[in-house]
Amino acid sequence: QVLWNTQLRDTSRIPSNFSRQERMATIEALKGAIQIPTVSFSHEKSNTTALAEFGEYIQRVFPTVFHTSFIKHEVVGNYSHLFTVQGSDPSLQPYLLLAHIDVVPAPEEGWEVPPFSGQERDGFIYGRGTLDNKNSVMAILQALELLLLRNYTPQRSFFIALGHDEEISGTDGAQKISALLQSRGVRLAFAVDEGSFVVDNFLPSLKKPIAIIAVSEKGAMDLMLRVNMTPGHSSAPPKETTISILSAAINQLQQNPMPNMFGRGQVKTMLQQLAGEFSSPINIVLRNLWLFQPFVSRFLEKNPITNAMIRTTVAPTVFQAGIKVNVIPPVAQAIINFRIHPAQTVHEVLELTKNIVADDRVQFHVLRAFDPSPVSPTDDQALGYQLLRHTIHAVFPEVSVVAPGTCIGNTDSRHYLNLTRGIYLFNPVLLKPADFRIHGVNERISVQAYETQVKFIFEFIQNADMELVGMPDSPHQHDL
Ligand SMILES: CCCCCCCC/C=C\CCCCCCCC(=O)N[C@@H](CCCCN)C(=O)O
Ligand SMILES: [Zn+2]
Ligand SMILES: [Zn+2]
Repeated sequence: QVLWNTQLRDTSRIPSNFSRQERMATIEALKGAIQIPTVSFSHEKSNTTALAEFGEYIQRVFPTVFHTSFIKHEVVGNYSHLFTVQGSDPSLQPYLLLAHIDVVPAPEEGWEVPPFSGQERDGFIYGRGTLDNKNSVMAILQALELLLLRNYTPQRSFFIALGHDEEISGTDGAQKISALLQSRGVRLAFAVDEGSFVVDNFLPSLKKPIAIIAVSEKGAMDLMLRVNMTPGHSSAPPKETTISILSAAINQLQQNPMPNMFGRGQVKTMLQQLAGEFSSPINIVLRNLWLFQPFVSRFLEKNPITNAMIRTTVAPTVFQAGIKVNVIPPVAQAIINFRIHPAQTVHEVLELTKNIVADDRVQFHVLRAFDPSPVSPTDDQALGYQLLRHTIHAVFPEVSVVAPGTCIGNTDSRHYLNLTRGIYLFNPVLLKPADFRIHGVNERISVQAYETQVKFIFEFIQNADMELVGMPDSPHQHDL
């Protein structure tokens, strides 16, 4: 176990007590950020006016961050932001905090309040981006602003990278920032990004909230399936059309899920570490996975989120066919979005898919694909993981277990694998099942959860300056 010297190296700790005025300003700042519709629609289309406005907004709301001599601010790829916070001790390896300013579209239908209004109702701030991921953008800058106003000077250098195109690829933002840091010879101790939460009541019989730090993220593949045919008159149709052939192929994929990989990834370790958090008899089952693995594995398939953690998922998301009501369609095509389990590769999933469809009339075109990310270390020497764990216990006293997990989505962090192998995905926000509204309608964050997120980052930045007994300051073990 790492021993934590609770003293900072030579400065004294700044308590995370904020005045009523500061707390109100913190909430207003988040609401203002939600009101700027920084939507990424597609590779071709994003709201660049809003992205530019967002850059001006953060300068206005966080003046101290932008006017501190040891902080350098740069705009990268036109709308992304890189902050370099120079620490006083160059022997300490720097780290990186990540977040993104763009959001997915939010058609107004189904929303209780307009999605870009940032309105507060019953203790929640509503709006697109309140969880994904303007909460992190604003909380990081807010925590830093509050620290600076209390004359904080860091000892360990760190970077803050705010991408502007995470929801479409991250290639203009995160990828360029990463290349810039690499060109400057930067090597990171670790990076922290969105991707997991503190969850309460997530599974039946879980007694208390648990914190899951994702230490790997799934791979992805967008695969186009296409069927071509000679068009003709719909009054004398052939037995099968492009639409029916393609539908049958998709149906095959839905009826034959990718293999259950429970036991080959983070989930088994996660459940073993969480066993004590479940009431009886689940705790006994989880402590004896050698016997109950098949039962647990089937149980996990029943919940869409845990199912996504144990297998490659297959989601048909786009279907296009037909040119006129009385013409046999010449082309039918669909895009299937795969999320690849850490124990599989793009190549394996593509081969499995072809075997499942087993129809030569269906063509396969890989539009975009990448393998799952490597698993980041969680041992006693893993600085990023241990700092997160320590800060979680301090800020969320109701959480008794912190466990490693897998992120079922993708994040900008995968563009930073050239700079570190310690990538940790964790949003310090406590979520109940009713709040899992990322990309959905009525996305929201409670005022209390957001204030806690700011407090968490305020504490985390200071913890990164803490003297760790039993841990080398440069974590050579995890260098590339
Ligand atoms: C006992 C089990 C406890 C499980 C606790 C799980 C808690 C976390 C559950 C879900 C979190 C999901 C977070 C996903 C973040 C994904 C961010 C995102 O939307 N990324 C996009 C990127 C798109 C890139 C270009 N296509 C995506 O993945 O689609
Ligand atoms: Zn996100
Ligand atoms: Zn998202």
